[in-house]
Amino acid sequence: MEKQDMGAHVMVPLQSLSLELLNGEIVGGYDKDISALQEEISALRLKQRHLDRKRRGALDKLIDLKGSIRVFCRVRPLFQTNNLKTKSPITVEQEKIEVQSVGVKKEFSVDRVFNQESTQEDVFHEVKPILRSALDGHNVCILAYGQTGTGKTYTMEGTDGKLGIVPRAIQELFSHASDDSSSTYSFSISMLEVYLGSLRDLLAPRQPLLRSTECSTACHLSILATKTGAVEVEGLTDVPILDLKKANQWYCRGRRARSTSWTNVNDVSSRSHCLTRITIRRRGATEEISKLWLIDLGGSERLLKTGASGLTMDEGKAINLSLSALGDVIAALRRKRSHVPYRNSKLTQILSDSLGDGSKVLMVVHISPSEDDVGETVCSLSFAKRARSIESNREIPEDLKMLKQKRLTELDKEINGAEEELEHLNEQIRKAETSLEDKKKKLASSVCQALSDEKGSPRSTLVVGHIDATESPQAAEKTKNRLSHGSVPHFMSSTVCSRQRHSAGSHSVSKPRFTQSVHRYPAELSGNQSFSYSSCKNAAKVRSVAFSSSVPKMKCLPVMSDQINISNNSIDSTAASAPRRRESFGSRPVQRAPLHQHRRRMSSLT
Ligand SMILES: Nc1ncnc2c1ncn2[C@@H]1O[C@H](COP(=O)(O)OP(=O)(O)OP(=O)(O)O)[C@@H](O)[C@H]1O
Repeated sequence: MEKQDMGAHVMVPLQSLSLELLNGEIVGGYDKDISALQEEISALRLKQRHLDRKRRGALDKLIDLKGSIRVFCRVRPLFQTNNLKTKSPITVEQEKIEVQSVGVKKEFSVDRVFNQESTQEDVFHEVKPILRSALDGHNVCILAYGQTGTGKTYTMEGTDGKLGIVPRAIQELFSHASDDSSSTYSFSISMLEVYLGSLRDLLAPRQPLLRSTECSTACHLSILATKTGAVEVEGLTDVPILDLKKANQWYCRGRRARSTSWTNVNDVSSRSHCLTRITIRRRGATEEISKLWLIDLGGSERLLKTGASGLTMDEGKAINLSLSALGDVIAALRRKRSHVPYRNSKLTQILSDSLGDGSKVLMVVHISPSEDDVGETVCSLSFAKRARSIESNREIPEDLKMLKQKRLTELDKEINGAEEELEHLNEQIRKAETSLEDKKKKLASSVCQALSDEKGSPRSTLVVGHIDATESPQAAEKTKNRLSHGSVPHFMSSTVCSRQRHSAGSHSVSKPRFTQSVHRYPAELSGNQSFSYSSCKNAAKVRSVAFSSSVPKMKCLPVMSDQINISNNSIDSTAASAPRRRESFGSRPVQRAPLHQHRRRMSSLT
């Protein structure tokens, strides 16, 4: 290990600091309070982790029971341009749609139907649980499928004041990240479109010299699969998003870059599949990375009906081909087939690690209520049926269905209970952390105050305990035991001389600990928890004690916010990165080890 050169500074955890004046008064004796609070916070955090595991387990079971591929159906309101005289061929129930087509009644089951009156909030309410899965580390795909002009973009993007799933999901991710004190999250965004069978990076830096019909290199991205089965799009722009505002700005930029054109059916018809990927990195007890895909698929359409020709016709064909490949993949997954035909389209290749095992898929199939679109409606609902054909409720006997419903309710309760408890715990942790911070500040300022009051009065002793927040619980426990038994390593024990002086002074603290003398210079409070004595010239007589003699040379190291940097003539809790003059504390041989090594050695003693 590289030898560390030691200057004249020592770092001491702020919470372990108290000052013994020679009149016996102990200033800043918050040590016990502080360690009690730290213990309380660790216990709460342990409970928080346990509850979070319980909640995640219940959510996984719930989603598996409901089906890891879920299909919703949303019916678009009728337009003025639709034939309003004829009766709509569609009737809907909570989980069922009936379509009257050429005199035949067809029935389709889905997991949830949103009728013409359903709002964006209603839809998002049902989407929310799957977002929790993404935050818990699962890859998640939310896809909007349907005929051109039935509201896919409306559902995913929304309009001003009627935000769709994507902006709401982004908002939800940030809101959850700020509420969850058990983990830290970071997010990044990528957007691409699958256009005419190739991939376009929608967030790539703009290339002003290119005309809109020309493609930059960002148009020819290739898909890579790693050994672990993860899929990456080579060269795809991935932008870290630090806050909601930035996230929305990037999302709007990607939306604007999307290819749209006019068709007979929709003035601004999307001519591609638009994929938004949010990468979620969650750091808690372990680190988890997951992908949330939010996909606005191109419109499924009969090419003649859309009046397509030339390029628009090619776009339509490409969209239909990849939708059919997507249908095949979902059907194979549903049937648990050993071969899943991911390679049949770019769309399914990109999604191959987010549609299969361990992933959650939600497809919102959009339909029109108009008689004119009944043929398309039947096609879209047949696609939905194929996607959920195996696990649909209709194939489950009535008694099993009831059992399933009962279990779902139980799991729902379990999740809600765990979430309520977690909220309560988070609040308790926040309070405990605030009071810990207060105590640390009080300790710092009372020590500082006492030192400044003591100017010119008899010498005082700065007492430093070794309960360090950065130590492992086991090490902290060992340290605590050692402190309570008054045992310190040999190299830190007091000298005969210092013991004599100590007993000659007033009462010592009840459990004598690691003791450091401080030059009593006039104090200057230089910030919240920062006080510096460096500028004081009139040093009082230095009281020699064990610490000073056993740590003769210390180097100034960067200081954490809850540490005080003690030098032979300074105490400073601010980050001190500038090298300071090296000074010797005493006559003992130089011990070249930084304080954290001393601490480790101390804490390893039983
Ligand atoms: N539920 C709804 N409530 C109100 N307006 C809607 C709804 N669904 C769709 N619309 C409106 O219908 C029009 C077409 O919708 P949208 O562009 O979202 O369709 P699309 O399925 O994305 O079409 P394409 O596949 O051609 O891109 C838009 O003006 C949209 O605002």
